[in-house]
Amino acid sequence: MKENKAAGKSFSFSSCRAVISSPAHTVLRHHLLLSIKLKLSWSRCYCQTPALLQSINHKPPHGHGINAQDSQTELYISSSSRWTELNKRYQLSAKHAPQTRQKNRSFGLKAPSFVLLLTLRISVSLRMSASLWVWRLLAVWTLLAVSSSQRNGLNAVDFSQRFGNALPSLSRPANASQIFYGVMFDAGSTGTRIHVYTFIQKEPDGLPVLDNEMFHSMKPGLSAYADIPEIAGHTVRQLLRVAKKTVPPVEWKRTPLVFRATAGLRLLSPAKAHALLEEVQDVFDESPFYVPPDSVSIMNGTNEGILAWVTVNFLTGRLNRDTQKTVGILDLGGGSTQITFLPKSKKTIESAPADYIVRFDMFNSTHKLYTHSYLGNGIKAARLSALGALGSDGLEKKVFKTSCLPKKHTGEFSFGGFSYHVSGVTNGVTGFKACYQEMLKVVKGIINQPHELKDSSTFYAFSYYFDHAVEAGLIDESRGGAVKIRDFRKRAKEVCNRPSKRSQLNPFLCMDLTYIVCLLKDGFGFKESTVLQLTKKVRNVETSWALGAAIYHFQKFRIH
Ligand SMILES: Nc1ccn([C@@H]2O[C@H](COP(=O)(O)OP(=O)(O)O)[C@@H](O)[C@H]2O)c(=O)n1
Repeated sequence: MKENKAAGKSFSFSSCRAVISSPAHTVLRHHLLLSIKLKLSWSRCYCQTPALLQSINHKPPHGHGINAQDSQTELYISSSSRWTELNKRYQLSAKHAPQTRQKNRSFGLKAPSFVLLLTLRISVSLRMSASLWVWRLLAVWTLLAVSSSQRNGLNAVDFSQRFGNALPSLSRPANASQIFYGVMFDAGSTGTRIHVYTFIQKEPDGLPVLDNEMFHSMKPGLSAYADIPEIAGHTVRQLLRVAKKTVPPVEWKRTPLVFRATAGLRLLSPAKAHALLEEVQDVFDESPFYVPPDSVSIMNGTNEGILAWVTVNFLTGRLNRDTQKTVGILDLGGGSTQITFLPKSKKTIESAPADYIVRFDMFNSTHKLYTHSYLGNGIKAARLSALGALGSDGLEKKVFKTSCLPKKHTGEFSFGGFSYHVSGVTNGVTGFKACYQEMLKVVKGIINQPHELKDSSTFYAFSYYFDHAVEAGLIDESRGGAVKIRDFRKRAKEVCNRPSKRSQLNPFLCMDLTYIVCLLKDGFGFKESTVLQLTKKVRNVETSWALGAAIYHFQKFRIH
């Protein structure tokens, strides 16, 4: 019983009362869920929510952003069924039980809440006395909650202790003895993603290895639900299904859930961002997983840059060797863009703004990294900036014109829950040169130029750098590849000056490619001959800050 309490699963009359008197929106949310459970159609539940319908109808890029209801999702998830076999070999001692945060909600809330709604529905339809039904319900609820709290009596594991100073490496050892999991949510401005990592600890003090990653994403980003935060909770709940299918049920109580939001939520008002985070926290608290303290938050840009650098250097096997041989990273999101590298020249450190140089402790040594996240310089935010649409109101009546779109083009695009009408300039100049001048306004005087980028250096670039290089036909989607900045410029020029089928498919390709060239050359100050290594996955793991964040969470290395 003591263990159950420590895991925040104790049930009391007062917590039951608190739930019953909870705000109307909570009841509404459970009502929606109940409707789904009762297999009412999506359109009946959510037809008033265009953003959600958009997410349902969205065609995912590169086969990743599959809607959780899509049958492909099931196939993707089912490839993880080997957990049962792995789990047989897994033994963790109970002494690793962590200090779990006390939840203000009882475990097993979801099932009783369905009972509540079902009961209320029946009581209304049978015209029975409401108070009689509430008392009956309390009894049923108490029984259900107590029984579910007894069923789930496992203790969670503190991973920060288990990892110690060990550096995980990526491999598939034959005789794995201990398997554990970590779940990381990446809530970006253009989508929400879940990464379920499987680690294996062969020896208690040895190196854990990253065995597997399950990845899934949903669009649009949570900021699109700023005015309907309940839907954000629903998105996270959908994605949690991947964790439930990947992690064996016996491991749920010791598998940590961590949620980090980036530019999308940074760009919202604190009150709206808070409401979204609260919804996510509620979903986490209802879940059967381990919810560590500070599991739901907005990550700062510095950490976003450093953790992506950790991911890439870890996956390419550079972290545990000579750190002077690390590679830099370039991440281009929808709302923000990050650059991180280990400076080789003193001049870079001396001439950089003070907060761009960050000390970072890992494996008993301190590294000085150059890192910065530019909020508002993500590719979608840059579109808005160039169009002069940032912060604009009366959007329904406005048409934003740009020389980056084909002359006769009229259309719209959505970002952060808003739709913008756009068109080409019918009587003005269009093409690469004119477009470049528009994009220059978004980077000039805003992006710092680190001294040493004028020399040759190795950078890995991913996210929208990768997506647009694929779209422009510069790299193969499955293999990625090395691309010179000069190649990006040449292709941008072709796309802008000679509209083709490709630009008909994506009228924004000229604008986006031009922005990429402008950001790299006139923003960061790279030479045209600089080669970027464009990568979506390294050794089948997503290149993003998420793995770095999982390692950070487990290792507790210091960023200061
Ligand atoms: N694991 C991930 C995460 C993001 N991405 C891509 O990164 C781009 C945008 O990232 P984002 O919406 O998180 O951007 P920010 O909100 O951080 O600016 C999209 O192209 C995503 O598909 C990815 O390829 N793999």
